Amino acid sequence: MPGIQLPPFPDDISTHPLLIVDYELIKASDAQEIDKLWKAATGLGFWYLKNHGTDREVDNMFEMGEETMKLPQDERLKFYHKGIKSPGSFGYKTAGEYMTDQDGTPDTIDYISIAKDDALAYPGVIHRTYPVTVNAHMESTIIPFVRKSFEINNTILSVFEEKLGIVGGALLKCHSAEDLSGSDARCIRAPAEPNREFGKDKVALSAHTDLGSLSFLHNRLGGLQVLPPGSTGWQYVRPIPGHAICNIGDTLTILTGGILHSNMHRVIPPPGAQGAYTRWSVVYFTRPGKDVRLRALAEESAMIKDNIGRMSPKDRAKYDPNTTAGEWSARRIKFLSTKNRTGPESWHASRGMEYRPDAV
Ligand SMILES: O=C(O)CCC(=O)C(=O)O
Ligand SMILES: [Fe+2]
Repeated sequence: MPGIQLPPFPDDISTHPLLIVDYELIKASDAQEIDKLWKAATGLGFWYLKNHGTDREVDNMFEMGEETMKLPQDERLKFYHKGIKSPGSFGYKTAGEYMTDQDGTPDTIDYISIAKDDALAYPGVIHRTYPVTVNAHMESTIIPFVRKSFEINNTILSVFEEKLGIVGGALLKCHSAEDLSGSDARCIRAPAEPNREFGKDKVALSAHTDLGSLSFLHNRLGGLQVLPPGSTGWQYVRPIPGHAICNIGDTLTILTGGILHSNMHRVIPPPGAQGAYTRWSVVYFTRPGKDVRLRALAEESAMIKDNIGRMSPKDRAKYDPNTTAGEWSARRIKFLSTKNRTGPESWHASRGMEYRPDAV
C-alpha cells in the first residue's frame, strides 16, 4: 500500500459530518474544545480527532497489518484468536466467522489483533504469542501505538470524568493500564469488491455498537457508515487524512448511565472507484478491566444518578446488567459467531446497548 495512490472519496455521495476535535486543545484544557467533545460524545457518539500525534505509528501499523496478511494462511492460523482463554479476541480472525444479519450472512473481514496487555509486557506473554511479523514490529510500532492510543483515550476519559462530576477517579480506575482487559490494537482487512452492484452492497462488518469504551480508528478508504439516531438510512463517514475517527462503545454508555452514546455503525465496501481496492483500517479499542462490574456510576456522580433516575425501571435495568466487562464482550462475540448460530435469536442475543432491530 505505501506508494499506491488511492482514489479520493467520491464528491457526489452524501456523508454524515462529524465534529472535529483538536487533541492539542483538549490537552490544553481549552473550554470551547471540551464543549465540542462533550457535544459529540453525548450526541452522535462519533467525532474526528486531529492533532493526535500518532500518524507515524498508524502508518507503521498499516504496514504491520499488510505484512501479516501476506503470510501464508496456515501460518496466520497458528495464531487463531479463538481457543485461548482471554478477555478479548486476540490473534488472527478469519473472514466469515461472524454474522452480518439475522439470517447468518457471513462477514468478509479478517484481522490481526494484539492485546494491550501483551504489548505492554513484551517480551513477556500475558495472553498469547503472535506471528513473526507482529513480533518484528512490536518495539518499533505496536508498543508506541498502544502507549499513545492508551494515553489519548484515557485523556478523553478524564475529560468525561470531570464533565460528569465523577468523584474518586472512578471512571479512570475502570480503565487502568495495570488491569488485564480486552483492550487491543488491530489491523482489519476488507476485500476489494470492484464488481458489486450499486445499492446492493455486501456488508463487510455488521451493524454494531462497539463492545468496549472508546475506539480510536484510522481509515484511508470510505466504507464506514453510521446510523444517526432517529434516521433510517446509513450515512458514510468521509475519511480525512490525519484525522482519527473516535467513538463511544457500550461499556462507556453503561458506566455513564446512558449520558454518553454508543452509536450503531457498520462497514460496507468503499464507494465508487475506491471499491477496487482492499480496505485496511487500524484501530485501538479501550475496554474496561475484564473484572470491572458494569453498572452506571451513580454513587460517584449526581449527574449519572439523575439520568438513570429519570428512566423507567425497565430502561434503568439496562445500566446494571449484572455482568463484568469481560463477560459483556464474551456474550456478544459468542452469539455473533456463525458456528454458534441456531436461528435469528442468536443475532438478537449478540446485540448491544443501542440495538435497533431495523438496522442491518
Ligand atoms: O473499519 C472500520 O472503519 C470500522 C471498524 C469497526 O467498526 C470495528 O472494528 O468495530
Ligand atoms: Fe466498531
